[in-house]
Amino acid sequence: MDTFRDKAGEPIGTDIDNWVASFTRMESGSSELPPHHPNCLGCGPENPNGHFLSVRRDGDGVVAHHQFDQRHVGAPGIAHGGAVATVIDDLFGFLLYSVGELAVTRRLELDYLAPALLDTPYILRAAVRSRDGRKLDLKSTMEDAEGRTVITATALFIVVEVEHFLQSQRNSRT
Ligand SMILES: CCCCCCCCCCCCCC(=O)SCCNC(=O)CCNC(=O)[C@H](O)C(C)(C)COP(=O)(O)OP(=O)(O)OC[C@H]1O[C@@H](n2cnc3c(N)ncnc32)[C@H](O)[C@@H]1OP(=O)(O)O
Repeated sequence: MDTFRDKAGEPIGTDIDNWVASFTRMESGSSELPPHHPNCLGCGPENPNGHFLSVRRDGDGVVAHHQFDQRHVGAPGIAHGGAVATVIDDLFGFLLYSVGELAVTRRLELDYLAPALLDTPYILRAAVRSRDGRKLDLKSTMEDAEGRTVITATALFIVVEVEHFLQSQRNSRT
């Protein structure tokens, strides 16, 4: 496993070191993809306030089956738009296992074509549309069990170095 160093060549902090080192490019094999972090709001298995998103590879893209629940209510019976955006943003993050590089969301755009209902099964898909240098153009859809499209989304992710996360950790007040 590589040792990650900052731009000055110094060994990086243990938390980020372990976090980054836990990622490996996954070209093929097991279709089930690991969470980004145990406490990730989208997919972390240890975050009681999270979505517990479970994602697997699907051809060149990724797929997830998901239900929103009472923790995600916006209007009665309907998932909050921000909760839906959280899940889609996180789903996009799983594409990075195939890209094989770290990246972060620069722009996220959702079209809410119909209400995302609570306790209702949805299938979400995402794929990389194109890449231009550090810019990843991503797309996603969320469909109901009858195949009706409820959400379409696009995102611009920017490939970053480990230093991006080190800097953020240094600047964080937590
Ligand atoms: C190995 C596998 C790993 C897998 C797991 C990973 C874990 C990840 C977990 C994921 C969890 C889920 C995800 C999350 O929650 S990620 C967390 C939420 N996101 C962030 O915190 C990101 C905050 N933003 C930044 O830090 C900076 O802005 C970044 C680093 C993104 C870019 O700042 P930087 O200074 O470096 O870049 P730049 O400003 O020169 O811009 C770069 C390029 O982009 C072009 N541009 C900009 N805006 C737009 C626009 N709207 N339309 C079209 N183009 C646009 C721009 O012109 C330029 O193009 P070009 O001039 O180069 O051609």
